[in-house]
Amino acid sequence: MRTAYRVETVRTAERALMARLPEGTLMARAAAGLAAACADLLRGGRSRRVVLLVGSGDNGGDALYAGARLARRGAGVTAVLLSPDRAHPGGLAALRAAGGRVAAPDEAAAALARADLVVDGITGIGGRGGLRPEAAELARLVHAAGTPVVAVDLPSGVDPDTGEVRGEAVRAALTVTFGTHKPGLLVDPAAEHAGEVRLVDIGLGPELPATPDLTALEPADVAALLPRPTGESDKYRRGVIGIAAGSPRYPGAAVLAVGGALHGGAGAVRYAGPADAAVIARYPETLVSTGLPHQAGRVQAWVVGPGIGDDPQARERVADVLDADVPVLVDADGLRGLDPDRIRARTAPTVLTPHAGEAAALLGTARDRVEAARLTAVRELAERFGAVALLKGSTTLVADPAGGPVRVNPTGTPWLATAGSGDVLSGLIGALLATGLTPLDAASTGAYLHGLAGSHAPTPPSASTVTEALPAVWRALLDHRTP
Ligand SMILES: NC(=O)C1=CN([C@@H]2O[C@H](COP(=O)(O)OP(=O)(O)OC[C@H]3O[C@@H](n4cnc5c(N)ncnc54)[C@H](OP(=O)(O)O)[C@@H]3O)[C@@H](O)[C@H]2O)[C@@H](O)CC1
Ligand SMILES: Nc1ncnc2c1ncn2[C@@H]1O[C@H](COP(=O)(O)OP(=O)(O)O)[C@@H](O)[C@H]1O
Ligand SMILES: [K+]
Repeated sequence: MRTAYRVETVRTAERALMARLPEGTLMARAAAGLAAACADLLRGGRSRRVVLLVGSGDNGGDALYAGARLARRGAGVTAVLLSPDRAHPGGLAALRAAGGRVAAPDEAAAALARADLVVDGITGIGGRGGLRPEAAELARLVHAAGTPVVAVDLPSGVDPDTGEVRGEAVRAALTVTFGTHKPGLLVDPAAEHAGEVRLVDIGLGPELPATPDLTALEPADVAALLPRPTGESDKYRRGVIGIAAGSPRYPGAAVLAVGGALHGGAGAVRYAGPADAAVIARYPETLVSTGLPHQAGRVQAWVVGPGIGDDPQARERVADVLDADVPVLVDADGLRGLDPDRIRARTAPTVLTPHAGEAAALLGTARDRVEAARLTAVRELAERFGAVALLKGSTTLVADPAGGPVRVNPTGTPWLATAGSGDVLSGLIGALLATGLTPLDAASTGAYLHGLAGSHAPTPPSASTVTEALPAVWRALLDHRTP
């Protein structure tokens, strides 16, 4: 499991570690890792020009010490100091001793025009709010120059804890982060500014608490969670998932949700609703019925919502499913006007899977506010509804109403933004729920599989080809191969 910790926790852990080590040890470890990553990009670091953007904190100190190492390996290094009288004194002395140059911000444009690599040491975990005007101007210049950027610890201008970006922020090709990931490195919009993220071990691990703020499943975690039939299994013991999706107007949503459910490891899929003919035509293995969901027979979990529309019959189907004493996933049309008290009063767990627009409606806010502050939104949804909330989009997040770490999905591709792919996801997660996974595990495992299938389907993928890619993704994970 990949983990990320908030700034406050990182600072506490750093203090504890620093107290046991000679002064400067951590910065030396950080700078060594940073310099090695830069040297990789410079392919040896000889006769190459590097510009350091140096703020007045320790983030600038890391950049200066790394710059000194690169200068000693033959690179031409120029440090642009945002506050010349407050730059890290030890780092500055090291850079000068190694033959590095120093420049003021008004010389930055000329230096950047000749640079092969930029090292962004303006702010790290000490950065707060949007970049101040002078720093923002530097970030704009770097972006305009198009030179590859290595960010020190975090891209300057992003919020380390929430992933929010207010105004201008540095866009890095690579971020070299120290000790642990920070939530902002894994959550958009900040994650998009971070580029590839490389973690440098500075010995912080033993000082960090057992419970992180954010986690991301890795292939071995998912492989361990995937349900596997055993010799004792039969189709009912494996779990039966019920799908209440589709309408005369949107029969395809039913077909796609059933398709996702057939690839979620359950023993059988029941379908209840008016798209029975379309479902059976595409998936003859489905057990179909046309009445209300509770008349369809026993299931271990329900999915309700994709393509059901917004008429009284749709409301009746949602109410019927919410009365069931089994885990329920509510998606798409099922989320319209959902009453938090009704969800909180349920006797079994509920999973909500909104995209940003649906989440905004549920929270009574604007879509762009949800997209700007995804972590806050997903936590608020889980808390308000007493449900596991999965917020879809450029970063998919899953929050548990009991609190604890939010899970960020590490797989996926923007190609998944294609009509109906959310319907596949809801069926897939529903089936995983029916097999007995906890709602948090079912939602995060489903998102993981769905994201990988999106990347493996032929480009450009459609919701149907994402479904078809699921078996290969399962197989690879069960075989412990990197899919
Ligand atoms: N502690 C450790 O063990 C280790 C820490 N390490 C490194 O230290 C980093 C943390 O260093 P830090 O605490 O000095 O803060 P840092 O990120 O440099 O930022 C503070 C500076 O930024 C400025 N500033 C703030 N907001 C701003 C804005 N919006 N726009 C513009 N400027 C802004 C602020 O200005 P001031 O408010 O003081 O005027 C101040 O000068 C950490 O990320 C890692 O790289 C590693 O060496 C490993 C060991
Ligand atoms: N920019 C993006 N990057 C990665 N995945 C995305 C992006 N936009 C959407 N997705 C994913 O695509 C799927 C779309 O689901 P949804 O919005 O419900 O669409 P639909 O209702 O058409 O099925 C979700 O899994 C979502 O996480
Ligand atoms: K930085």
